[in-house]
Amino acid sequence: MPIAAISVENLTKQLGSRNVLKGINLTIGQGQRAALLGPNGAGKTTLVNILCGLTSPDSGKAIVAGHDVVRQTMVARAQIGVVFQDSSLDTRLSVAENLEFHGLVYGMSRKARRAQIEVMLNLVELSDWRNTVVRSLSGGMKRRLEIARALLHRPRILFLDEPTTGLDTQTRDRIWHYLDRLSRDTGLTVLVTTHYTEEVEHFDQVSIIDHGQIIANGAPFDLKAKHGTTRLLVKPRNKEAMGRITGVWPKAQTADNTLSIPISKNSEIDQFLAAFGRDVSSLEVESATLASVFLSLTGRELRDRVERANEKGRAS
Ligand SMILES: Nc1ncnc2c1ncn2[C@@H]1O[C@H](COP(=O)(O)OP(=O)(O)OP(=O)(O)O)[C@@H](O)[C@H]1O
Repeated sequence: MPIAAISVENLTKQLGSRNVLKGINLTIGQGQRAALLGPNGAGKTTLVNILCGLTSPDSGKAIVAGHDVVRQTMVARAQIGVVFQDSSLDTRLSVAENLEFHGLVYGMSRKARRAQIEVMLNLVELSDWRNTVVRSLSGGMKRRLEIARALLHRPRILFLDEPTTGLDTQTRDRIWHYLDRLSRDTGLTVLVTTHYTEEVEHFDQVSIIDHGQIIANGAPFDLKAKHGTTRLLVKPRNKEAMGRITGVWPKAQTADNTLSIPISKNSEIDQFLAAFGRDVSSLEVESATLASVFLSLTGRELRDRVERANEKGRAS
């Protein structure tokens, strides 16, 4: 593992009567793209708020870019950029004015501000919108501007809390494209919180967080090899065929007339076809995903399919 950009030891935090973080240990190397993956309420935002110096932990230690976030909060803050879950842009100001203001707050010289605003507007493809008032931008453009603003003062670490919630697929892809390029070209460390498993499949490190605890941590490939489940997705020809298959494979789950059958080795596909080939109108093999890792670790879906469908609807 490269030198640590973020190092967290035994971090705990109680909010109200709830133990929101229950002893978090986490190390993220410099230049890594890392994700905190977990359902709503798992404690992701609370952990990011502590790492950004916005909330203090009850116990434990967090070092960000070599600085203790409790004892050296301001020095640590200068090294990080944050994109919060809820937009914090000034919607009455223009795109460029929002960036200018951020540069002033971070004590950047006029020359540095001017140069960096150009670089960032270019990166997020908002150069032609520099004089537009923020309230008239689309949701995706606002999010891109927030990323530009978070990066303006050249932080070494970028935190993004649910950066793509509510955005359409094309905008989400675009955002990941910028971040991948930055991380590759500048060695920026990126820590994202999300519950979209498919967005972090290509990350260097994924930490799965549930009920305030990290329950698994590693490269997506390793997590899937260790905890993931490969499934056969089978459409039976008719009700009788469905009954015959579920009689033999009681673990099969049914949704939309499709049976989802967990398998542990490839030879089970041949066994299945030998026994039920004639009962099946289509068959697909679904490789292990990070969603299946979460399911096998917790017995729960990471997020509700209905919720996802609603978000897609809102975004379009
Ligand atoms: N000020 C507070 N007082 C009491 N409980 C709180 C407070 N802030 C958050 N919580 C609770 O702490 C838990 C963790 O919240 P947190 O926002 O860190 O989760 P999360 O994983 O980021 O989820 P989400 O994506 O919904 O924000 C939640 O159950 C939340 O209701």
